[in-house]
Amino acid sequence: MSHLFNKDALQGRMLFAIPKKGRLYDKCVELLSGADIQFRRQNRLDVALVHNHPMALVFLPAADIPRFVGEGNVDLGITGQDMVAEAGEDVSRLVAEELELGFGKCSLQVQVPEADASLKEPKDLVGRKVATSFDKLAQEYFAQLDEQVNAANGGKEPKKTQIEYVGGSVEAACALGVADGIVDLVESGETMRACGLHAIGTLLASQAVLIRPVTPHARSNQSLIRLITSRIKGVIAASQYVLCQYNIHQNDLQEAIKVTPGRRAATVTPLGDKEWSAISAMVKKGDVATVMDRLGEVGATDIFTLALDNCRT
Ligand SMILES: Nc1ncnc2c1ncn2[C@@H]1O[C@H](COP(=O)(O)OP(=O)(O)OP(=O)(O)O)[C@@H](O)[C@H]1O
Ligand SMILES: O=P(O)(O)OC[C@H]1O[C@H](OP(=O)(O)OP(=O)(O)O)[C@H](O)[C@@H]1O
Ligand SMILES: [Mg+2]
Repeated sequence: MSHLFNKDALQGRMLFAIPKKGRLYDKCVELLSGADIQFRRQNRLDVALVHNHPMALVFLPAADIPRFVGEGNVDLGITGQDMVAEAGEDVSRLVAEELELGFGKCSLQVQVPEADASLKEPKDLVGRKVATSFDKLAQEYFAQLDEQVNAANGGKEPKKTQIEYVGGSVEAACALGVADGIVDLVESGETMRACGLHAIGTLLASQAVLIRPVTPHARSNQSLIRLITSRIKGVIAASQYVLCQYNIHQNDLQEAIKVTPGRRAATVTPLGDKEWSAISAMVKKGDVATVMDRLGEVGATDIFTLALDNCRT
């Protein structure tokens, strides 16, 4: 059997980079399954051949994926927008964001101990120590604050915030005396609160994204890249929308369609009773309850929604 790390095993295959572990991994595997990308990841192997397409999955640290995509080593990748930003301008200008995936949502925030009353806003950390895994973004952010604070001070005793890189468990840094504040990701806020920290500023909001090189590699199988991209878009749209159906009298049709305009347009089907039509339209999951309330108000009857398993838009 040829070894997967043998270059020949990957020859002619489209390469798709997936975070090898962590918060995004399970969601990515779910997405690949929804797009019918079939593979078996062998224990400890970071490459998996796809059985039903000339393609291979490469499992990489989320932080490395922007560079591999930007430099064209792989044709597609999934990572966080935070990772693309942290990779810096030299890399991010080579990376095109194809689609926001709607998971891995979090914000990169400045956090300080709640007990420290001297730290109320990010500027209060100027000249002090900040621990983070996002050292590039934190450097840029605090360099600007340093400048503002020093300018306001008339250039006397200029202060410089010290950014300390830590690889993980950043939230422990203040308690350990390593730093006065941290820059780290927050989703539910549970980690932050459990450590007696609170957020005093936000650097960016992030979610998982499908990315591709701005300039595709000459070897790339463009039609397969388009096919996979469109399948992933379908799975994501299906997870974000439901199909809403109802009956409506002709007199109320225009009002009802304003409530459910659909993605392109609502489907209007005549019923046996000529004064009535059946409508079906895609509705964002988060809007379903208010849309159904509004439809009731404009006279719709037999309103129901159907979950979408998969779709193409
Ligand atoms: N708590 C969270 N909620 C939502 N998304 C998150 C959260 N933490 C991280 N992410 C997203 O997932 C990406 C990868 O982070 P994650 O922590 O899973 O990877 P890692 O740090 O490489 O792995 P690990 O923490 O297991 O060492 C982040 O860049 C961010 O976009
Ligand atoms: O607001 P919350 O919902 O609590 O999520 C935020 C936490 O999630 C991430 O940590 P992760 O689990 O990846 O561990 P790590 O610190 O080892 O990266 C992040 O670094 C925070 O610590
Ligand atoms: Mg982590």
